[in-house]
Amino acid sequence: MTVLVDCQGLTKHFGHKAVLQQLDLQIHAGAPIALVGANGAGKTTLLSVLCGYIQPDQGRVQVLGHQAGSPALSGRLGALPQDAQFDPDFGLARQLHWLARLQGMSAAKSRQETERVLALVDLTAEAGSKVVQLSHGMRKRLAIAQALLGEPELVLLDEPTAGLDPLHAKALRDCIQQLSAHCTFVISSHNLFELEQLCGTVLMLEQGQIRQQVAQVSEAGVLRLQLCQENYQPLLPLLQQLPGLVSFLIVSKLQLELRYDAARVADFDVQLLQLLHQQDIDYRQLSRGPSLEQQLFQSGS
Ligand SMILES: Nc1ncnc2c1ncn2[C@@H]1O[C@H](COP(=O)(O)OP(=O)(O)OP(=O)(O)O)[C@@H](O)[C@H]1O
Repeated sequence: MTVLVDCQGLTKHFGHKAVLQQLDLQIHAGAPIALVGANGAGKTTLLSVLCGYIQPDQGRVQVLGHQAGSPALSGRLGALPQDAQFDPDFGLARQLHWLARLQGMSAAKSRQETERVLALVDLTAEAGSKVVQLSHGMRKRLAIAQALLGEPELVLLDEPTAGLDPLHAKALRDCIQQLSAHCTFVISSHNLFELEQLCGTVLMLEQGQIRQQVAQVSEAGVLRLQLCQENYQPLLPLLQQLPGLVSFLIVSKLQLELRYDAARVADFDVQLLQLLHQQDIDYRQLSRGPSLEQQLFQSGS
């Protein structure tokens, strides 16, 4: 597997405060990777070191085989910084075009890339607008477009959907999912629900180190069912008759957790949905596995 990031003994202080302490980390190419941690845990600091925006005090930081911050990473590493800034008085397309040119693209290729990334974040209609005319969420989308210029192999996104409306947040998640076929995303976010939908691996930053890696976000064989009303009692004996059911647990008033033999019954979820339909029982959500929140905070970490 291709190693995209390799940190060994990475240490960064701000004043007397050690934010990253002898941190070791390897990131491989593949499905999006989540970076989580409490406020002030050092997520932005870690991403900033990987981008070369700030220098570590100690340690080795290799990104795509180069030292972090190396000019060789231009166009190969994309980043959405937490507080990305643009010149407020210049047009969107003009700024993206200029950034693409800085990456070494020809004028024609820069135009093409500008159009592509603006379309990805649904800002084509605003291509000629000045940044000052954009809302906060639109500026965020522009910053994401900038991170995707040149089809980088690795993209670091710091709180990508914070401030986006639900529709554009979903569109961005879909976009990340599609682009993940050719590009590895590292996403720092406090939105565990979102990370759960997107990411294959979760890195938890705590006390300056990567404390926990949850290798698999979704676990086959476990479904969580969120119901709308408490009138589901007649469902319980019928659940026991579903082929492949191993056990079920009433987690809370409106939430059930079902364990099933995934090797034997691949379409257990479909059967469950059919049963709910037959019994006329409304549900709010059906999702796989223990939640990321449970894995991170209730598994004896
Ligand atoms: N330029 C700086 N000067 C001094 N201290 C800083 C600087 N940047 C970050 N810090 C401190 O480093 C620590 C880690 O900050 P960082 O922004 O990396 O955390 P974070 O995990 O991204 O937090 P959040 O989830 O709140 O965005 C915090 O205590 C912060 O106050």
